[in-house]
Amino acid sequence: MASLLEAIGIGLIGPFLNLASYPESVHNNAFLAPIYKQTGLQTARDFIVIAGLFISIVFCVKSLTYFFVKRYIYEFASNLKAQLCSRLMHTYLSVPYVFFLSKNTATIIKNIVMETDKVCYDYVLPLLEGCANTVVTIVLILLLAKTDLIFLAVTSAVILPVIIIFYQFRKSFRRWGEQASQARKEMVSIINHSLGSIKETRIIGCERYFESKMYEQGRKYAKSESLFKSSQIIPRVAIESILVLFLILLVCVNLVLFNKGLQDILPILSVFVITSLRLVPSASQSIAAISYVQNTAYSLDIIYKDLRDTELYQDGKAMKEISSVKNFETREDNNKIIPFVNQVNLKNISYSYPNAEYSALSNISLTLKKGESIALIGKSGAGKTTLVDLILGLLQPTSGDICVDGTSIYQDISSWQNLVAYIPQSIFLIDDTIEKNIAFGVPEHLIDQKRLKNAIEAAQITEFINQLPDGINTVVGERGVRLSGGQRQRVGIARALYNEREILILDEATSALDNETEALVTEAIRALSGSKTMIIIAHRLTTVEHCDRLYMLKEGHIVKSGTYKEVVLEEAYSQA
Ligand SMILES: Nc1ncnc2c1ncn2[C@@H]1O[C@H](COP(=O)(O)OP(=O)(O)OP(=O)(O)O)[C@@H](O)[C@H]1O
Repeated sequence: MASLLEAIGIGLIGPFLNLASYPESVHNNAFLAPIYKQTGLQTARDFIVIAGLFISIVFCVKSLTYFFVKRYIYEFASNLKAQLCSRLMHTYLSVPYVFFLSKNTATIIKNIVMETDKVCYDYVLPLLEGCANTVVTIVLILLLAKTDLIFLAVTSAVILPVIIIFYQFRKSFRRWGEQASQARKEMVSIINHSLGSIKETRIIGCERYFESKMYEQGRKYAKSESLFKSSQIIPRVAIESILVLFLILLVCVNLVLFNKGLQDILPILSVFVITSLRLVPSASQSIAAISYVQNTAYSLDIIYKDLRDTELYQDGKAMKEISSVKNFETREDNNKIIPFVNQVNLKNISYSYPNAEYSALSNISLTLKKGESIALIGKSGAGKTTLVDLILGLLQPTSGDICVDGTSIYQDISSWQNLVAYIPQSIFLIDDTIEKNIAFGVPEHLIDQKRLKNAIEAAQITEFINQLPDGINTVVGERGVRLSGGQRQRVGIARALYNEREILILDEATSALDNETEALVTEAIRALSGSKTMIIIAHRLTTVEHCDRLYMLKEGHIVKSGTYKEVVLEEAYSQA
């Protein structure tokens, strides 16, 4: 619509200038004469003034329409960006954990933040603008055809070869897009690695290494982007130059061969100049849109592939044995908790990582009674973390089942996950207050102060929080840098307790701590035994002394189970 108005507006200028040059044409022009009569105006001069006013109004309407249409297009692209970002975020948060075993977080960050930008602003936007410009180009060419067929021939002779030549570069446009995308991924990765472990970076002194890596990727990005961006100028420059040459040729030929002055060819010339002024940007932008579509095809493929892969997971195709992955609703959607009265049974659980040659776990069977604490021990690589990931429902067993009072957790994995809390080895604290870190993911107005207080007391951090000037409102810094390791661990325990889950799973929660801090954390955990059902992984056997049963893992098998005395002391005795 805007494009049409624009073309019509431009198309009216030529006839108007013609009319102004030859006012008498109002009487003998087949189109103008009846209109002139209808208006009842006395002189041709009045008619020209009214026609001028009319054209001005058409131009104003065109400009306003142009503005609103452009605004709509930008809004459309920006809203699409917001939708794509949140859809991808949902996708990555919903996809089974196994997806992340082969995915780099730098790729995920790049996809959500950067590739969506490319798709919306460098694919959708140029495509929409390209369509609008194609309409303008076609209408203007038709106008030219009406004015003079030679102009049409010249314009086509200029535009068509430019389109054909430009199209030949489509593979280069795509390659440059792919190279830029790879460089973006590497740049995010370098930031993650260097700043994510800033302590090691500083102490090892490898800042220059990361700087040079960043420079290298920056150069790669700059090269592919500058090649692509500069290629965009070619259509405009080519069309513009050839049209100007033609214009000069036209004036010269008329002057020298036909002895016609500028005055004689002014109406035709004005249409040609004005049309060309609009035609050059329209045609070149339409052609450039082709290259943008090619250049961003790689980004579009990436987003499409990730969304499609997730659909596959949702269809359960990637998970052949257990169909529970169909359940992709978020935890807020599902507050159901699987009833747990007596015991949890792991029945002949086996697990192999994708593409792994050996099973990480084979035929694991164990029982966890309500209120009991069990410990998983064993050397590094024995399979403790894998077993915990299976119990957490993050990984799906290759065979076997996990049942709560006889009901398989895979019937509704979310209602099982609503029963368990997880305290990882390294607690991930957000750069916010202690309160927000404990009530993790809970909107501020929904934080339950009583539960918060109980969690703080049970995790034995009341004293430490009271010593802080801002108390519970103290901001802990990124990943909790302003807290000690033991304080971070206990904030992690408080976080798990805030959610009032029946089963607590602790993954080597004390392995990184000194003896004194370990004692504090162990005491906090020990105080919970009896009131909570617990599964603890520990390297330091002293921390699991209080557990009801210990399971010793070796190469993915349970090789021994029993009390602390039976498993640890007797083993030590037999080895002595
Ligand atoms: N993502 C993975 N892909 C392939 N194999 C893996 C993967 N993660 C772990 N493994 C393998 O599975 C086995 C068990 O690993 P797991 O992490 O469960 O051991 P662990 O007992 O927790 O060790 P640690 O005490 O050192 O954490 C190991 O042989 C390990 O190499």
